[in-house]
Amino acid sequence: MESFLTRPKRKFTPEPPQSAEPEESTEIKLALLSSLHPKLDQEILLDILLAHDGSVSDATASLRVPSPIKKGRRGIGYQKSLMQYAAPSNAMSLTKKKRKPKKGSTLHLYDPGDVAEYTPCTIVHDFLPPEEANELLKELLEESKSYEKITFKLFENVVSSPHTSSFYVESYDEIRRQKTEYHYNGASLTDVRRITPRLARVKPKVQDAVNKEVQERIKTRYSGGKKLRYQPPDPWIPNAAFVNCYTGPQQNVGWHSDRLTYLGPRAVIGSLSLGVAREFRVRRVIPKDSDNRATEDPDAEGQISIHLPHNSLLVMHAEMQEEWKHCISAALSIDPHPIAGTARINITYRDYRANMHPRFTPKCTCEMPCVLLVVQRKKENLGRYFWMCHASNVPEKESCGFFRWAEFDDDGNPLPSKAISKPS
Ligand SMILES: O=C(O)CCC(=O)C(=O)O
Ligand SMILES: [Fe+2]
Repeated sequence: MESFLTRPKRKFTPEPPQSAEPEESTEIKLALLSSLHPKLDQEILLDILLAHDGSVSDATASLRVPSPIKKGRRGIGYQKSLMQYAAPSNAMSLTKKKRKPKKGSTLHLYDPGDVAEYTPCTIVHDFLPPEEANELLKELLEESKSYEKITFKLFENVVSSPHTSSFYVESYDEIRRQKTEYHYNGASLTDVRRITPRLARVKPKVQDAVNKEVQERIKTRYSGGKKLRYQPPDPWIPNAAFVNCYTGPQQNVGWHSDRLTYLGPRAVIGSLSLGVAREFRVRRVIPKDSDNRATEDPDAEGQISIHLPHNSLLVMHAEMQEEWKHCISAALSIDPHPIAGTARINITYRDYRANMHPRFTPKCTCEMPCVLLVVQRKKENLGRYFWMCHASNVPEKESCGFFRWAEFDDDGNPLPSKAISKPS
């Protein structure tokens, strides 16, 4: 959740080595643009951003003139499965012949089989007994009345995230630790709450379901039926939850990957949706050679839209944060939910790993714990993790330019890092 608020690096930030990647990616610019123009659809904003050679300020300037909304676009709809388009006699051929979304297009997925087939996620519909889901939704709608938008500074403007959120942990001690020891975008969280009784009751169910889905994924999808490199072999135990609230169709979250700083490599996230159905869009990050401009269009492989109805559990698997981006796109229309009206609540349960506590991770020259990032775009060093000064992402803060490759064992445990290498 936290990483969509990262901002473009300012001019005086030292460049990381050539082998790492720059921070000002298109999705970050898109997230910023979307924060400034929350009423506009992300696809339209992406077009405008690309038309202005990736300049957020030029794109923003052009938006002072109202832009036409594309006609004939689809809102959230209902469709059972892509399998319905296959003839019964050769139903399997559809799954065997994987259909990729094309450049600029969106493949809409509703069926759990399709989601597992086309994306690094699995989905469980009707996850909780209906009454339990409704009670949890009511509890969190009440809680969300006091959630706040995260505000941040962009150029000379103060902008806010286009939705509200809060963070829940298991004890008062943990609240204190979160407020004093952990950092998000260079600041401490101010709104950290004790897990509510209903969130606590649902947690073991999410834990069991996620662990089952992870085992199934490894068995059926990963090469040799073995976990991925850097994926922890031990069970996933959620100990924190971000709760997001989207009060209306225009509230959204821009393209991002979730930060791995406290979750470690190959993080798995369990995401429970309640209330209004919304589209969770995903797209693979396409690595490029340094001279390959053709793949700079982030939409080159198209997008996949996973439709998240009330009471569905989405598992983001170990390949998701490193290799894919996701967002909740603004909707043109929604079907009101009988309890939530136009609102959607989303809970992302996360496993904050003890060995990724900031006391164990490198500090930069400004004496702040670093952020953990991964090379996603450049083919050179693709998938390598690195630590960077947190201030690279914080406006009004000067980065010390700290950079160090992060080393992990095969199970994702951090290894003592070697020499500090400052970019030249
Ligand atoms: O609302 C959602 O389903 C996703 C939210 C999200 O991506 C996040 O909290 O990181
Ligand atoms: Fe996220």
